Amino acid sequence: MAEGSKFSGFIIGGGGGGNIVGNGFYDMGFYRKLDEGSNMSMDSVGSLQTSTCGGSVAMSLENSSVGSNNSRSGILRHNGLRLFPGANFSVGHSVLRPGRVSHAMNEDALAQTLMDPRYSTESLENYDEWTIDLRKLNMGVAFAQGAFGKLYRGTYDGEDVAIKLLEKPENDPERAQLMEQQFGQEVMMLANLKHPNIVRFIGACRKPMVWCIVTEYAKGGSVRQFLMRRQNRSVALKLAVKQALDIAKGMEYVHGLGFIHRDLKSDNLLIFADKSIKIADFGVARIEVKTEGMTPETGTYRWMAPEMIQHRPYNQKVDVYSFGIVLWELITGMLPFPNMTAVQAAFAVVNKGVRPVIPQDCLPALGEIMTRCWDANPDVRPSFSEIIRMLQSAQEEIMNTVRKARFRCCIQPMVID
Ligand SMILES: Nc1ncnc2c1ncn2[C@@H]1O[C@H](COP(=O)(O)OP(=O)(O)OP(=O)(O)O)[C@@H](O)[C@H]1O
Repeated sequence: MAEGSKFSGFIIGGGGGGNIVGNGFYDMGFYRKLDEGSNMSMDSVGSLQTSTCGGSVAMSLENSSVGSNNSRSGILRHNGLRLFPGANFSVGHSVLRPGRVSHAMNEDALAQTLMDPRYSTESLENYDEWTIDLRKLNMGVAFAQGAFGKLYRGTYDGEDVAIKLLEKPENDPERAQLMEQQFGQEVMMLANLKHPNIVRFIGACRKPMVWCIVTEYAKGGSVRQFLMRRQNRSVALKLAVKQALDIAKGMEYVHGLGFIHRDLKSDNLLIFADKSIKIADFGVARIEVKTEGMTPETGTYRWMAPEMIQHRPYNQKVDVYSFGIVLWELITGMLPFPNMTAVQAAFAVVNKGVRPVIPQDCLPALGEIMTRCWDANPDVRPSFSEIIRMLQSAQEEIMNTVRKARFRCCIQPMVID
């Protein structure tokens, strides 16, 4: 791997975990902590090293406790906030996002700072019409921790919403700039994306020390949380294909506008009450640069295309690769590369061409979609329009099989007197 040494220095995320609190929508359960605790690095020829002391890269690996969204505590106004202690965390924080946000302010203070009328609301520049009216916002409990910010439940003008709060780091201008860039990026993307399979943007607010992004709230949480609550049992094939189609349709729209998501993974796919899926987290999405490709890496290793891991130029096809991994997750119900750390998975994908194992009983048409999506050569990967066609034909095949089976059951043996 020519550019393997560039692995050096990236913090993947922090540890931590939380208890699961059921939201009453899907089963409750406890999630096993994956314990990806060793430090690793890849040297310039791409070999994987574990390290316990200086010299090698210190990567704090993916944190892995996942809970579900909490709905037991009521929605609270900013006075006298009560926050739920067991916030949940996603399986893999994205590379190059600021590590786990360590808040200088505690959760109450952070939320109160947002709501405090003494701190003036700043301009969202070109997106001022999206500035929320804080009088209509009721802050609820914290329910998830991303690499970039903390998620709270709440209501806006009576509607259930998710509120992402980002605390501006006071003594770290570099980090503040990165977070500011991601905040601006996410607002810009969300304001421009309107599709049934993209999470709906409600608005944002910028104060001197805290920024917030408000979106519609997904009652079912993320696909990863959902699969974990099911203890990695897959869902019914028909539903899995329907959900894969939702994602592909959302992504076809995103690509049609010339954007790349760059962090498509089951943590960023939200399940709504009708079981439909919407794509979220556009904090690292970018406009595709056609001429020379794009080099800054982002995303999360388990779902990341090899060219992105290797810092080679890349295009929209990195999202197709990630989609192939997500499709495998939907079909199998499992975490990709479950017996490897994220860094080991990245190494195996790049240097050994390893991919998730397609189960023997998988519908061949679906297996073919996965294999094409995660091809090492981005040009061989299909577009999302093609993926939609392939999934629709797989859906037809599944329906026909079900119809035939039902028909066979219904035929009564003829009685001849
Ligand atoms: N609208 C929503 N409704 C319900 N849950 C949500 C919503 N938005 C985000 N979440 C949950 O919060 C988690 C973190 O959110 P998000 O990905 O936006 O944060 P982030 O800081 O950008 O994190 P990361 O870099 O880890 O992806 C998601 O994985 C998902 O489980």
